[in-house]
Amino acid sequence: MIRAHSVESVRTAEAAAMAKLPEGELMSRAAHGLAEVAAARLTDVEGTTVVGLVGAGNNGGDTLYAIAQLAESGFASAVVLVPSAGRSGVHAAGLQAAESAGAVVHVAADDAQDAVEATAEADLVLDGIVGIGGQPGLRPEAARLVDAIDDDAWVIAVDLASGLDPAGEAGEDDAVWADETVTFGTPKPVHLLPAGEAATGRLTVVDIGIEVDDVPATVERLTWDDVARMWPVPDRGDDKYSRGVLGVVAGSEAYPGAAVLCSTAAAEAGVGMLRYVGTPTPVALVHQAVPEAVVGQGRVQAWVVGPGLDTEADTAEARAQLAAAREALASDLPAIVDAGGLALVEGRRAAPTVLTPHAGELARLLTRLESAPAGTDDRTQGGSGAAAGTPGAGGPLSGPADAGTEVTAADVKADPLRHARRLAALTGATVLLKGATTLVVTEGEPVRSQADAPPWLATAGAGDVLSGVIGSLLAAGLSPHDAASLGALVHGVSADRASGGGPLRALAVAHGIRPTVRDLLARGRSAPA
Ligand SMILES: NC(=O)C1=CN([C@@H]2O[C@H](COP(=O)(O)OP(=O)(O)OC[C@H]3O[C@@H](n4cnc5c(N)ncnc54)[C@H](O)[C@@H]3O)[C@@H](O)[C@H]2O)[C@@H](O)CC1
Ligand SMILES: Nc1ncnc2c1ncn2[C@@H]1O[C@H](COP(=O)(O)OP(=O)(O)O)[C@@H](O)[C@H]1O
Ligand SMILES: [K+]
Repeated sequence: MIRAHSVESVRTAEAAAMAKLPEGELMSRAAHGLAEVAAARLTDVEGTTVVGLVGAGNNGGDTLYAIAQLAESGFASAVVLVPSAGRSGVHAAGLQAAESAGAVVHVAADDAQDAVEATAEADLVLDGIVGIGGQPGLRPEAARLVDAIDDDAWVIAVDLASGLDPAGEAGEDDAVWADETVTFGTPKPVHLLPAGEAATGRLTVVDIGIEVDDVPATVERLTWDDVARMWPVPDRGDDKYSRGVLGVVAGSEAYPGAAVLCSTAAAEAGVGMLRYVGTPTPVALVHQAVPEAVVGQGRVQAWVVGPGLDTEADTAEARAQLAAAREALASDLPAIVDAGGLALVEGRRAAPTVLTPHAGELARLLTRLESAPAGTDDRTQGGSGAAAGTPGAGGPLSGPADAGTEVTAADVKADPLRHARRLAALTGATVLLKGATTLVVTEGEPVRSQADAPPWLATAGAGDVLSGVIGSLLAAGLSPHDAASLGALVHGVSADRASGGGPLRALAVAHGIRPTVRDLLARGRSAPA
């Protein structure tokens, strides 16, 4: 698992480490690690010239010492001092080290054109304008230099791409676009969140000896090695019931394929048993595609509610299916609610719940729930009255200051984390917000952020597959947070393997789940303890 820590936690851990070390030792370690990566990349890109863009803080200090090391190694090295105060505005000892090692110094405040030209000439640029002390955005003098970076230059962000919000909360267009980020001690939230991930590029963490293992993370990312640790593996004492029975209320006459995709994925994920509830066309298709499935209601350990569900259909069979969906939501069993099922969500469920909207669905759900008149929330699902709610918990759909205004998909895409948090607070559920980076938000837990899939996964039916995988994990007893994030990881890896760089169809992702899990489990068995 990759764990990212808040700026505050990093500063605390750095202070603790510094108290035990000679002065300047942490910066020296950071600069040394940075210079090693930079030297390797210069060799990779067959470059000779490196420029460090140096800001006023310690991020600039790291960069100056790294440039000193690169100059000593024989690379044509220069620094561009960004602050308006010029030489006196940067880390003094670092500047001295860089100059003594032979680096050429350009002062933007003295000769802006010269600074731009020096920046434009570099094969490799170290962005040391700001690090974790930075405000989002670039000041004009910095932006001018960043604009001058050659398109072919390899850009290494020092600690984080300058201009980004270190916390990864605020989106920022005005930032350095790095090929690679070399960070120190531990990743920062911005490296793993949608607001900063693309501008971060490849992430390398340099160990500088700060201790964060016992410090709670702000953002986490599951990796391949977590699968063997987390995936429910049956043992000799298990039977199909003890492994978990999943009920699937999905598909409709309008969207029968969703039932096939969801059920196929659940079977591929190795669910103990699958009960399918639907209307005649998807029932026939599920029978054919997933002979393992049992049709009709019965005892289950968890529910998938909603992929391909048509809440407007008005036939007797559709009404019966809808009643089953409402009953599942009103039950005290874990449920993952997707697509059509989201329209049935009225508020909090007491039972473990995963909601899996894409941006448009999240926007609609937030708008509807936040505009519900206060006091009308009976905390039941779909009005069956059967009741598994927690009346009054947190106040009915009360919540954020911006409650009651219409939320659009564009709002969600511009600030996905905040909106996912809003829905999690409102419903008490785990919210899995889909996208190139999938966010899994549960109140009181570090955000999980998964980015395992290629853009080819943006294809119809991919979400139905995801819901089947997550459902099988819920049925096996995983928490909503683990089921959603582990499901997203395996779904993304399966997509990546099935794509192999080319087009993808959702059914191929579903059929890839079984070999993907098998290989990731095998990897865990062969990994050193
Ligand atoms: N604290 C430590 O012991 C260590 C810190 N390290 C480095 O130190 C960095 C943090 O250093 P600082 O706290 O000095 O902060 P930064 O170097 O991130 O930047 C703070 C300075 O930049 C200016 N600034 C803020 N936002 C700006 C913007 N948008 N445009 C232009 N200038 C802006 C501020 O006025 C301030 O002078 C880390 O990111 C890391 O690179 C490493 O050397 C490891 C050890
Ligand atoms: N640009 C992207 N890169 C990688 N994965 C993506 C991208 N866009 C969407 N996805 C993933 O594709 C899936 C789409 O699901 P969804 O929108 O529910 O589709 P459907 O409803 O058609 O099944 C989700 O798992 C989502 O995270
Ligand atoms: K930086």
